[in-house]
Amino acid sequence: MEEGTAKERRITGARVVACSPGRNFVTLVIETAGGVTGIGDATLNGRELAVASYLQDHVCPALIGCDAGMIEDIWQYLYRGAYWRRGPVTMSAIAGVDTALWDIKAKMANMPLYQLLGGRSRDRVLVYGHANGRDLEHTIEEMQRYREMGYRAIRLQSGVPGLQTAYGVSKDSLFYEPASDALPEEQVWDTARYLAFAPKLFERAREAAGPDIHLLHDVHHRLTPQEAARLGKALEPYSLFWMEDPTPAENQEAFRLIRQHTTTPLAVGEVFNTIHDCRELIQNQLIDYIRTTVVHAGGVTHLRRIADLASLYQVRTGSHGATDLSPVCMGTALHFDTWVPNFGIQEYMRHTEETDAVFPHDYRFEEGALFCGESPGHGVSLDEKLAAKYPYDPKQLPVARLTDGTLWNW
Ligand SMILES: O=C(O)C(=O)C[C@H](O)[C@H](O)CO
Ligand SMILES: [Mg+2]
Repeated sequence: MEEGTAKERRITGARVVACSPGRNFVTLVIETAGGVTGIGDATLNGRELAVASYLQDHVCPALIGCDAGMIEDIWQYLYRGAYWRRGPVTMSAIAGVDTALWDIKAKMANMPLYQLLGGRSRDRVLVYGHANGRDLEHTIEEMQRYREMGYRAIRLQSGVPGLQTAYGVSKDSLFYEPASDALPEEQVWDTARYLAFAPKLFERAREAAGPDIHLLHDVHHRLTPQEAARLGKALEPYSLFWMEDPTPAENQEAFRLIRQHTTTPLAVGEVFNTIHDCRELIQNQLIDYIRTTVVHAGGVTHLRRIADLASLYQVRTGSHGATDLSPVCMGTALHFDTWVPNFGIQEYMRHTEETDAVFPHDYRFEEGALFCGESPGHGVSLDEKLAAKYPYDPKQLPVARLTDGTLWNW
């Protein structure tokens, strides 16, 4: 049975809302003749207006008159039909459309999205928090704060002695926001100092947390494969849940070297857009967790393909969930996580109160897990009146340079 009549499902409006309630978000709103509206996240941190224009100028006009129920066909139309396939801008735009259409379909079926995907595989979604501090002891204090909040899995990021900045360390420790200036801030990176420090952090953390807390760490693409192999080996005694993005992954083969040297689990994929970015990593079992998300990897339709491929190789999901992925993405991800059989963990960086007010949602955090709600659709809406009070505010991610000025991976 199709939800609604063909007449009711006709798309009558598609528009982009860019707003900045504490940080920038791009949201696509799709309206149907039957009065059901769906929304999708299309935020690409630091490149928001490129996606907004892609949608507004090239995609929205083509959606008018389409049947909102034909999610797969619309996905293929946008992917194949553009001729220029893949890439973060294209795939975030497709994700915005795809998410809004799943929202509409689930609302028309009067079901929470996870029911439409195949129903529950679990009753809660294990999440990890992002504890960070200016130095080792401050990071341990923050880790304890996260434990008190109920988290069972905690990613630790710390300032490194001798370096002014390190990835993942915020000015306000609970809300991490790296996109701070209209032009990229320049930061200095020193691999040797980091490699000398990171194992000490996790030795101390494991001692303080005991064996029952999952500890994670994000290397944020900053090592060479050989350096990553060394770090993975040095961290083995502290049993990490994962080491994330140890080296850039354009060359998927690079992970073979890391894999051959360490049993520390590896997680990759927050910057991936399609199944082709991770196909070799998965098929050669070079990673343990795939971090692709709803918003940057073509929406629910494409993420499901990636998860299904991963499941054949016992690779589990561990979707990106930083603050630059809007509550619309988080709500949708939680329905996906509730369904997906090979779920591993979900990142959960909290949004600010301002953001949450613009995107009312029915997911909630309790005892280290997130629970998606039971309302029809993905359970997240957009308060457009409130959003209008927060106009788009240009901000870009920082860049990193080595101590001699060489541009490095931020
Ligand atoms: O949350 C993470 O794992 C990140 O690496 C966050 C990224 O730096 C952030 O989403 C970039 O916009
Ligand atoms: Mg990361």
